[in-house]
Amino acid sequence: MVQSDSTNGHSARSSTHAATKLRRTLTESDNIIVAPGVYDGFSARIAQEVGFDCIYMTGAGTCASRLGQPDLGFASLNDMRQHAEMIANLDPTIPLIADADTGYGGPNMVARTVAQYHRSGVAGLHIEDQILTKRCGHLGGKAVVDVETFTQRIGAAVQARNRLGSDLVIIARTDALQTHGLEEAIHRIDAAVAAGADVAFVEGITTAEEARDVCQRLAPAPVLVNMVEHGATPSWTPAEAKDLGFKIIIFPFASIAPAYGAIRDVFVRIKKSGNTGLDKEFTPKKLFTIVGLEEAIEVDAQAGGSLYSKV
Ligand SMILES: C[C@](O)(C(=O)O)[C@H](CC(=O)O)C(=O)O
Repeated sequence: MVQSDSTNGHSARSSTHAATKLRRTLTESDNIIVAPGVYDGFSARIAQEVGFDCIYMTGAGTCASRLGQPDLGFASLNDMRQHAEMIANLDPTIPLIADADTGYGGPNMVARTVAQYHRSGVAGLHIEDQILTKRCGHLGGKAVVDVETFTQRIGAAVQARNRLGSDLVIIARTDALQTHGLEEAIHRIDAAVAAGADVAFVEGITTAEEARDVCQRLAPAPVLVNMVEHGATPSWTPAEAKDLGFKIIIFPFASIAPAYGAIRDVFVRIKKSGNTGLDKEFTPKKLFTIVGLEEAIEVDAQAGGSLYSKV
C-alpha cells in the first residue's frame, strides 16, 4: 500500500506502536482519552501542535471536506482509508481513532476494511449497526440492521484483526438507542463485546443518568462518548465524562465547526470590502511551519542538501 509522502519513511513501524499505545492506555491508565475531531491534514497538524495524545478522524468531517457531501454514507472505504492513512502518518506516534461507518459491506468487506485501516496506521476504528445507507447518528429517522448482522460485522473485524496480529482497537457502535431504546442498545453492545469488541459506543445518549447507567451496565468494557455539540447528547467536559464512567471522549466537530465560521467570515469580507483582513502573522511560512516545514528542512539537510537554506 502506498504510504503518504509526509511519513518520512518510518510509518509502518511506528503505526504498529500507535495501536499498541492506545490499547495500553485503555487497559493500564485511569485517565480518560481525549480525542479532538480532525477532518483533514491541516486540522490534524493543529491537534499535534496543541499536544493531544490521541486524535479522532470524523467521518462526517471527512465526507464534508473530502467530498463536499453530508454524512449520509457517501464516503467509500477508499475515501475513508486514504484520508485516515494520510492523517495517521503525519505523526505515527499519536494514535488515530478513525470512523469506519458500517464497515462498508458484509463480513468480507469488514475484514478488508480492518486490514486496510491497520496497514494505514490507524490505531482504533468504530463500526456501527446502521444500514449501509447510514446517516449521522444525531439525525432523526435512523435504521439499524438486526443484531446478528451487527455481531457478524464485529466478529469479522475482530477475526481480521487477530489474523493480522494487530493491536488495532475495535470499537462497536450501536445506533439502536434512537430506534429501539436502551435495553436493545445494551443487548447489542453485549453481543458485540462477546464477539470480541474492545470498546463500547452507544450513539446518541441523551442524559447523564442514561450515560451512567450505560457505563455501569457495560463494565468492564470501556465506553466511548461522542461529544457532538448541539446533537442528542448534552455537552460534557472530559472530567465530567470520566466521572460518568466513560473512558474515551471524542469531539468530532471541534475543528470543522470553527473552520466554517472563520472561513465564511473572510469570504464575506472579501465580497463586501475586497480584502481578507487576515492576521499579519499568518505568513506563507507560518502556514508551512504548521504543516511540517522544519521537519522537511531537516530531512533535506541530513541528506546533505541545502535546498531550503533560504526559506
Ligand atoms: C461521530 C460521527 O460518526 C462522525 O462522523 O464524526 C458522527 C458525527 C456527526 O455527524 O454528528 C456521528 O455521530 O454519527
